[in-house]
Formats: sequence, C-alpha cells, structure tokens
Amino acid sequence: MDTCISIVLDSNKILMIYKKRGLGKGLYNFPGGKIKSNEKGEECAIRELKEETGLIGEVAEYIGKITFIINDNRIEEMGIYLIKKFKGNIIETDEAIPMWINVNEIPYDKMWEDDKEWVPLVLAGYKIECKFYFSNNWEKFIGGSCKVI
Ligand SMILES: Nc1nc2c([nH]c(=O)n2[C@H]2C[C@H](O)[C@@H](COP(=O)(O)OP(=O)(O)OP(=O)(O)O)O2)c(=O)[nH]1
Repeated sequence: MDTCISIVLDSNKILMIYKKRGLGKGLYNFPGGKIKSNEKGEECAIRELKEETGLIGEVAEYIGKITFIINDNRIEEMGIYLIKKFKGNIIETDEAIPMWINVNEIPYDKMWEDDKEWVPLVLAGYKIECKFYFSNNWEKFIGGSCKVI
C-alpha cells in the first residue's frame, strides 16, 4: 500500500478537507497521505488525520483499497480506513481546511472524479476493491470499477 485515506464518520456527518497544497490542491478530499516506511496503513490514517485536521483517531479499520493506474505504467495503491472513534476538535492547518459535511451533501463535482464511484459504496457499509485509470499524470480520469469484497 502506498497511500492511506481516512473516512471519519460522526452519525450523518463525514470529515472532509479542502486541500490547500500538494496533490489534489483545490479539491475536496478526505484526510490522507503517503504511508511511511515502517508504518501500517492504520497508523498512516491516524497520523494523517491528526496532521491535516487536528482530530485524534482512536481506531482505524481497513475497509478496502483502490488501485490507481497512472499513465498506464505507474501503480499506486490507496488503503481506505474507517474511523468512528476520535477525540479533539478540527483545526485548519497549512495543508488543509477541515470541515464536517452532511453525507448527503458531499461535493463530488469538486473532488477527484473517481470518488463518486466508490465513496457511496463505503457509506453504504461495503468493503471494496477498486481499480481506476488516470492519464496525464493524474489530470485525466479514464474510468474503472469497484467490486464489493
Ligand atoms: N479521494 C481520492 N484520494 C486520492 C486520489 N488519488 C490520490 O492520490 N488520493 C489521495 C491519496 C492520499 O491520501 C492523498 C495524496 O497525498 P499525498 O500525501 O501524496 O499528497 P501531498 O502532495 O499532499 O504529499 P505530502 O506533502 O502530504 O506528503 O490523496 C483519488 O483519486 N481520490
């Protein structure tokens, strides 16, 4: 696994970030980032959550993965982790503006294009494995699919 993403739920709200810099700048996403060497995906999910939003996650559960194929030759695997227990309050950082969004109001038109394919499955409680294709170094979304595991 190369990157992690944290799906943080608090009843009907989901934690999102507006990314101020780095990959996905200007898009809304969920907290996440690169998994460090010697780090487990679950640990990455909790560390990135703290770094990008200030929240302290208590338990992160693996709920699936996405394989991105970029430019037909680079593969990046992103583990998806569900966090329902956490402490603290959200705070803006240099990297991101965190916000709680109603699950019915997720701004899919301002997010990575693949997200509308897989986020609803996760919100419905499924564990998933997806494969998505991008070209132009992440600029163009080609397509892909998910299976429930
Ligand atoms: N929702 C969603 N997230 C994605 C997609 N592609 C993709 O890399 N991500 C996630 C994985 C990571 O959590 C995050 C990129 O994190 P990153 O850490 O590499 O980006 P960065 O440039 O901010 O790097 P860093 O300075 O934090 O290390 O975006 C996508 O298509 N959809």
